[in-house]
Amino acid sequence: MATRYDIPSHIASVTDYEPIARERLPADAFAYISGAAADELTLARNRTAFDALALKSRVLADLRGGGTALSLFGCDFVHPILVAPSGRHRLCDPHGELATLVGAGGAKAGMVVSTEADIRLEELAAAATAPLWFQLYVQHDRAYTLDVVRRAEQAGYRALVVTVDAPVHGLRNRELRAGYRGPKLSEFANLAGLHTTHFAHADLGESLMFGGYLEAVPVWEDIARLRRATKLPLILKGIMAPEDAQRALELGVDGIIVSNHGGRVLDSQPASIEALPAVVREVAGRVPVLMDGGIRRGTDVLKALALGAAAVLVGRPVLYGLAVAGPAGVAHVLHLLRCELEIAMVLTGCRTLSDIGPQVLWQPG
Ligand SMILES: Cc1cc2nc3c(=O)[nH]c(=O)nc-3n(C[C@H](O)[C@H](O)[C@H](O)COP(=O)(O)O)c2cc1C
Ligand SMILES: CCCCCCC(=O)C(=O)O
Repeated sequence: MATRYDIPSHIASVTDYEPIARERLPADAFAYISGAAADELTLARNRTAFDALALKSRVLADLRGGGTALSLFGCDFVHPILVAPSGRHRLCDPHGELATLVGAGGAKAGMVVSTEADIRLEELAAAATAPLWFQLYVQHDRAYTLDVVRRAEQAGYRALVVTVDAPVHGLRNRELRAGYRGPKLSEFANLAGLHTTHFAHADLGESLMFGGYLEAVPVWEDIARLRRATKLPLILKGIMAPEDAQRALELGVDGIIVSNHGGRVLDSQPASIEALPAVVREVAGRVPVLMDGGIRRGTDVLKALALGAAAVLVGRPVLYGLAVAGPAGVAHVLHLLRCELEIAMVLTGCRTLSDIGPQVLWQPG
């Protein structure tokens, strides 16, 4: 008899999970997870940009003794594929992020826990078997925000990932059409007791953004303050412009994640993989640059590493795996990506991650 956590036997690749998740999840929850901002141009472009990159196969290389291990911000990983931060895992599994954690641990993948997780960050840290990083949304109440940072430090999180690309919620048209309603901020497990004062709301004839809401959204000074406030490695997530990468480095950040938030905030941005090379050039090896957005194949991981990413994060596929088969689904998604990456490395003549460079990309002519 099939159980809730059985992996459907016909699943051959990560993308096979999505249609099954669509069948199993309520329509509004699926819209929240799968959807993006406005016309979802960036969501689509995150995929088409990967597809447009071709690989150059190499033959007969002796690759014995190779592997995919790496070290990042003091954490050792056996492969460069991490779980991206995302909120509300209980929509997919009754055990929420605890189930994701078990799956990530099984696949020996690092995981970034979202501020908007359904389980308290302390409970997750206590259950972790692999390094955990904490994703921070700077709240309007800065003292409360600092308290969350202290909790993450005390719980043993190994890095702080500050998401900087969402000072305001994206225009989630698909969510609206499906009738999705998220919880209030203070209803999230990690934000209990938070008082929110500024909502993005405008009566007819009033300004939405310029009538008070911006008084409390994070600015560069907040990053400077966080830098002074914590000894944890500080990583900014959501950088697309080289100018912003430069500013982040001046403030002493330890890492950058090139990301357009899976197309969920500002529509009409380029794909993350398109933005990656210029950021990597600007950073010039001073700190690790990671990326996310559109990773669905091991070949995508290889392409991202070829363009200078140290590691990648995966968002929606992990949630689809969780919705379909709980921890086993999460582990399977991550395992498939890792296996596909290893096969792609062998076929492009790369023994270790440091062998992966622009030479694996097909250059016309
Ligand atoms: C349902 C969902 C919730 C998300 N929640 C967060 C979040 O709480 N914090 C954050 O920094 N990014 C969040 N993201 C963005 C992801 O971290 C990541 O940038 C994006 O999903 C990568 O694109 P992909 O889904 O194509 O892999 C969320 C993404 C999804 C799909
Ligand atoms: C104003 C910040 C909204 C972020 C919402 C959570 C998230 O990151 C996502 O759904 O994506």
